[in-house]
Amino acid sequence: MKLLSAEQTRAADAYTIQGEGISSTDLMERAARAFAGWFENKFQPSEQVHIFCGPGNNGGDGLVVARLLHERTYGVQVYLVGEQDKTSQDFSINLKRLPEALQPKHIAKSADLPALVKSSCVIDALFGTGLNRPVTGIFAQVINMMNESGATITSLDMPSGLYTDSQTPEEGAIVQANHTVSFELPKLAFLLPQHEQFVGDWHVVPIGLSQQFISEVASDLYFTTQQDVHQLIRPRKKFSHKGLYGHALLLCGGYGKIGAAVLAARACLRSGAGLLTVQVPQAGYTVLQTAVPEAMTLTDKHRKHLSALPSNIDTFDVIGVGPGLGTERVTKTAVGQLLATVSQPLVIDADAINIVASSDKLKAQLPKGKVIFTPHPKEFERLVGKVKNDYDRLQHLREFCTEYQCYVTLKGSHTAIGTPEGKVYFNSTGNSGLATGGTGDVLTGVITALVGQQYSLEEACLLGVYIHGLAADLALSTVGSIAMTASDVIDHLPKAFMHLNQPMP
Ligand SMILES: NC(=O)C1=CN([C@@H]2O[C@H](COP(=O)(O)OP(=O)(O)OC[C@H]3O[C@@H](n4cnc5c(N)ncnc54)[C@H](O)[C@@H]3O)[C@@H](O)[C@H]2O)[C@@H](O)CC1
Ligand SMILES: Nc1ncnc2c1ncn2[C@@H]1O[C@H](COP(=O)(O)OP(=O)(O)O)[C@@H](O)[C@H]1O
Ligand SMILES: [K+]
Repeated sequence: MKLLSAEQTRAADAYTIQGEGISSTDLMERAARAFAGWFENKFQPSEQVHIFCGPGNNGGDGLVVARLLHERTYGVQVYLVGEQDKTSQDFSINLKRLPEALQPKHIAKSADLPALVKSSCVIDALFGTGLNRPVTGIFAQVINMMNESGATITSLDMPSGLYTDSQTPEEGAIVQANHTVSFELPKLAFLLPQHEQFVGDWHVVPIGLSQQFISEVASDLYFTTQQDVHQLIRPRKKFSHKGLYGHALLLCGGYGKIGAAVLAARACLRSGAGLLTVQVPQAGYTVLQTAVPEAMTLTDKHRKHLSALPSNIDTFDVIGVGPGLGTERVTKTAVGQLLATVSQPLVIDADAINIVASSDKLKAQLPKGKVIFTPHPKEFERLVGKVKNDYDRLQHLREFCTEYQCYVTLKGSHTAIGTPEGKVYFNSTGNSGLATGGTGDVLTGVITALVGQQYSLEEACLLGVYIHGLAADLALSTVGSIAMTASDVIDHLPKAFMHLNQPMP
């Protein structure tokens, strides 16, 4: 699905209102109803709910939510924050519709601030997508008071004070929500690690925004859903044979890190590779043959490190390189040779990324349209230089992918996949159980297998990252997030593929 900017969200709003011939208050009612539906499932009517409303339509939504929750027997206290002379039209209409029993309190100065306690239940409806400057003054005081109270805060559409799609200036106060309930589509800000403390758990509720508008609007930001990847996966044909599913080569493992090769190899085989050859240094031969009997093993002439490419390198359909490799001089030379000579697609991870990053000459040799890099944020910085914040990182991602005409899966909680056209796809699966050594090696194996099966490089990134996260999500119910290991992720790849191979409900 696409991600829209604040401006595009406003346009989607206007298009829907016009297309359906409804009023903007009708859409506000719909949005508030969707929010209240979520809220009712989460919080008991015995709660006293404190709703803080700003002057715009976000505050307007808050007023409608107040009315709806009052009808549903919640105790509600409404606070109108700031001067009341510049409120939006829909805010004013809904203020008039507020039942008499709900006498709002005004907060214009510090003396008006209420005393919230830890057990308070708060709805933050100060600002949404219309925020156009950092929050200061009385609004900031309200936000600081909410944050310091320790109350359970649910933000309506956006945590107030947080910019929807650009870096929030440092001087602005921002609500630290426990939950953020947003409309129709997730917002870019929700997907960035630097915003975790503000956004909390986020949820999206549908409000019937025009699907036509959303499908036609130009956006190069996407959020990968199960439906998106379900369309990509290709079931096997009855008369197919192993030759049709690619012969993958993995150049992985060094002394003390042969396990990385084992993990990548097992993941590659569990992701449908027709044939797999793994080249390891001599020290890894017995390990590989024992741990992964399905893989063919080539041994490097070096005892501890990769030092040369296999002589039959042309026979492979895809080459995955990097996990556990080390950055010895001999290995650097071999990676240089790989970039300069091979014509197959390459999946470049870990130390192979570090080697490429260390040399502008190697970067210049990257074959166009043939490379997938799978860096974690540190490795990415080695490639592009220090980044200032998560938006800057995204900008670098786009620029690197377009300059080198490559794909990058920038790993993290919502792994961001950059393409040579400058598109970015955020992944929706995975959990903190993946924050453990070796899970990146698994991802290299998965993506290498998919490229070998003739998925396009973009498809292999989208599908591979999604499946890898889904396997971890499925592993949660048996091993939980604390005990999860990279091997658990491999063990759940079969379930993940089966899950995706089923018809969508
Ligand atoms: N398309 C959608 O998704 C829908 C959005 N709706 C709601 O409408 C909201 C957007 O409403 P608006 O465009 O009125 O914007 P907001 O209500 O987010 O804020 C705009 C108001 O706040 C003022 N303001 C902005 N930054 C400020 C600051 N730092 N300090 C003090 N005042 C500031 C502006 O001058 C304006 O009066 C959404 O977040 C959502 O809650 C719904 O009502 C309907 C459907
Ligand atoms: N908190 C998290 N939530 C979801 N996924 C995570 C989280 N932390 C790490 N991951 C995923 O785990 C993998 C870690 O890869 P990497 O850092 O290369 O590990 P290693 O090099 O040890 O194999 C990536 O796919 C990343 O997206
Ligand atoms: K809000």
